Amino acid sequence: MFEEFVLAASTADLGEEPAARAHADAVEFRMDLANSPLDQLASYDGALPLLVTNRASWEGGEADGTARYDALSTAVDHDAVAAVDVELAALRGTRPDDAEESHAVALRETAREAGVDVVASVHDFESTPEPAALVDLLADAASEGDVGKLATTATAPADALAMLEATHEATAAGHRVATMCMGEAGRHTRAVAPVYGSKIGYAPVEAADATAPGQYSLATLRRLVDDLRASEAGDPSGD
Ligand SMILES: O=C1C[C@@](O)(C(=O)O)C[C@@H](O)[C@@H]1O
Repeated sequence: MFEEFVLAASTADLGEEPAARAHADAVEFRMDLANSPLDQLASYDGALPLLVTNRASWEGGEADGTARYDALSTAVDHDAVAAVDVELAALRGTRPDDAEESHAVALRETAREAGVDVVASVHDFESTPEPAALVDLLADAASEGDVGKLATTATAPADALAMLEATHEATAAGHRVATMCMGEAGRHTRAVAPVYGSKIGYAPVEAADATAPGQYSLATLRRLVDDLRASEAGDPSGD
């Protein structure tokens, strides 16, 4: 699914899919933020493929305990689900709770059997490490999933630059990655990182429903990404 850039409408309400369709390539369904997520999935009949995320509370989400893996395993069996997000720390067993690793690895196996891509993700809600550390994280994440995703917090322009540099390096080294900086100082990376190889963008249908700090609205990110990638491909008018 991620050979080309995918713009995902990030939402806790699958009822938003018709509104997302004009601009998005996929829907990121934030199961941890949703009411009755499995019921929503069971009745989903939208056109856009789904990336399912059930973000752990220890990684900035609202899902507690390992029951979140059961919900994700049920979700990946759904025909509309094309990808599942699994935290790198869980896959690598670096969480204090050992049970995370076995659940995460089993979920990856279930996903692969179902032909569902795995996005191995890393989030840093405080800062942005140096470019070399970012490249290492991206290489680790890309080796654990079909895409390695890294979202860090930028508090200064140098942080955004570090993320763009790492995106370029990791992509040049052959890793499939998705990158972005959270926070105002990193906002533009959401539009620019795809120029350097980032394969996923996330945006809410309505700016007020952002699932992370600094997100553009879906229509805005679509326009920015398309304009920048068109000019990169040699069409400066963006038309
Ligand atoms: O991991 C990500 C990226 C994200 O945190 C962002 O910064 O856009 C938004 C989340 O919904 C998604 O799961």
